[in-house]
Amino acid sequence: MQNRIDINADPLVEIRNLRFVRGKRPIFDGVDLDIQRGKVTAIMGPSGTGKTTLLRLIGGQIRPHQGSIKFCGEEVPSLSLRRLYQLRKRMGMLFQSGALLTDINVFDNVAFPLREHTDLPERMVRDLVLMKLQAVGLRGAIDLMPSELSGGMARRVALARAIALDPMMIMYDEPFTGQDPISMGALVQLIRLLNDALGLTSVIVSHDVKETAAIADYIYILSQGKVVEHGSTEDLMKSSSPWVQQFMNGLPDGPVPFHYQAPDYQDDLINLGMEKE
Ligand SMILES: Nc1ncnc2c1ncn2[C@@H]1O[C@H](COP(=O)(O)OP(=O)(O)OP(=O)(O)O)[C@@H](O)[C@H]1O
Repeated sequence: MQNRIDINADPLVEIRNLRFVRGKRPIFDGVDLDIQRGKVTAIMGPSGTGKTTLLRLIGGQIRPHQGSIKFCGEEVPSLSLRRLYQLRKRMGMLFQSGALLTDINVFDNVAFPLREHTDLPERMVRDLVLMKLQAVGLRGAIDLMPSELSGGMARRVALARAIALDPMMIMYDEPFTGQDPISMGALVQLIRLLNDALGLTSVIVSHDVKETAAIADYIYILSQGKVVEHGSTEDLMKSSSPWVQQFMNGLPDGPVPFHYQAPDYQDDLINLGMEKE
């Protein structure tokens, strides 16, 4: 398949010195990260590191406390609501919880963003819906209700809906969760195939290291507010870095701490004893 990547082009998403805090806890503390056009980029890291938060920052749903987040050269946190709305049409999102609307059929679910965001005549909406469902292999399921779909099929219909408006980029949050090995294999291939065939840029947040590494061109590993490693999938696979080793191989011991950030244990016990007295 023809590869449309222009490696000299600016990154589609450019993040610099990102700082984002929840309460007193810094979720991101000086993160630099690029999403290259045409590529599949994976964001990995231990649970609670802020991977979903990062996607929400890129999508402009939340704002950083410091730093720059550019999409297509535009500073996302500074955009007006109207411009942000337009920009979001160019970003497809497939969230794990991004359920289909249960009281309308597959056709109407995929047609939903087209009817919502465009003035296209119904005839053209129909052609586009058929095209998107064909791309995910579910044209035959057009009349089914969401309750009649398997989990894997529902995820693929959600994918057809996410590409309905021909976005430039699609962000997947845990796309493989809850899938049996066969649907997982199909989804993995589909994400890569759609990326290349539609000239998309894809960002995947996932804990499924093997599946994600199989289709990612580039991987970022986040931990404790920082990018701890990044590189091409090939290079990371060969890396002896303890972060990479621990994360890629799911090792319990390594630089990633088991405990959520907490006050000193001794101090906590002493304080607890004093409170009881
Ligand atoms: N709305 C919120 N209010 C307060 N804290 C939040 C909120 N959403 C997330 N957090 C906190 O921010 C941190 C990052 O959460 P996030 O969901 O981005 O992590 P994650 O890396 O995607 O986790 P996982 O891999 O488990 O899905 C977590 O410590 C979480 O407790």
